[in-house]
Amino acid sequence: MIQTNQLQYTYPKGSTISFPDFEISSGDKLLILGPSGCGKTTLLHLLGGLLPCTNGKITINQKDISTLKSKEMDQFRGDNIGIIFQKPHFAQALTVAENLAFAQQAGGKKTDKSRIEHLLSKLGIIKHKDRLPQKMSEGEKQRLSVAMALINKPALLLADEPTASLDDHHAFEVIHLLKEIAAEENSALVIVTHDSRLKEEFKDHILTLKSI
Ligand SMILES: Nc1ncnc2c1ncn2[C@@H]1O[C@H](COP(=O)(O)OP(=O)(O)OP(=O)(O)O)[C@@H](O)[C@H]1O
Repeated sequence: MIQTNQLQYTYPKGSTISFPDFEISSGDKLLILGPSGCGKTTLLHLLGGLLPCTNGKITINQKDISTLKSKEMDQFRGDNIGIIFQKPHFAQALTVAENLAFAQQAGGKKTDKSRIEHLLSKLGIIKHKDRLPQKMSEGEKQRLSVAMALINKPALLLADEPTASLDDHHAFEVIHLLKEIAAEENSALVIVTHDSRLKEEFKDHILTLKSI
């Protein structure tokens, strides 16, 4: 489903970071663990096609994404990739359901109310459907960002530090939900984090990055 090969990124100021190769199949999961500043967010942005890799190759669903032009990448991402960012982004003037409908349209899909309601129920935030995101707690906003990432049934789900600032109970709850929904939808799940509490949840599906 996704494979990386000799991936490198050079920042505008000139420092280069190299990443180990890895491969994940559909429905499989990988925890990318490493200390602050080791390049986790950079790697996630490369995998999501938000940054172009300087060297090497990322293949997603048999497509080498480094060959895609910016607009083609946007289209490819809309069709194949869901991203849960460290800080959620919502349209504040739209309700929760409208945000999700907007994400469906942005992904070139028609509004599918039953998909929206299914995800909101699954994530335990259906009561917020017709409310504005700013009325939600931080934990609920995080669940909404999970729904936003999953709305178009991505083959690849990327999550950047989804448990940062959550206590043990909520951290494991979010991880269980991500694993459950990814497995249910046969999405490959990649989480980047410094949160070593998650090791026990991923056991032999862990890639450790070293400090640079
Ligand atoms: N635009 C940039 N220009 C130069 N260096 C950068 C840039 N963005 C990030 N870096 C550096 O590259 C390294 C990796 O950054 P990155 O944000 O990917 O790390 P991270 O592992 O996600 O860190 P954290 O866990 O603290 O979010 C860091 O040393 C950072 O200072």
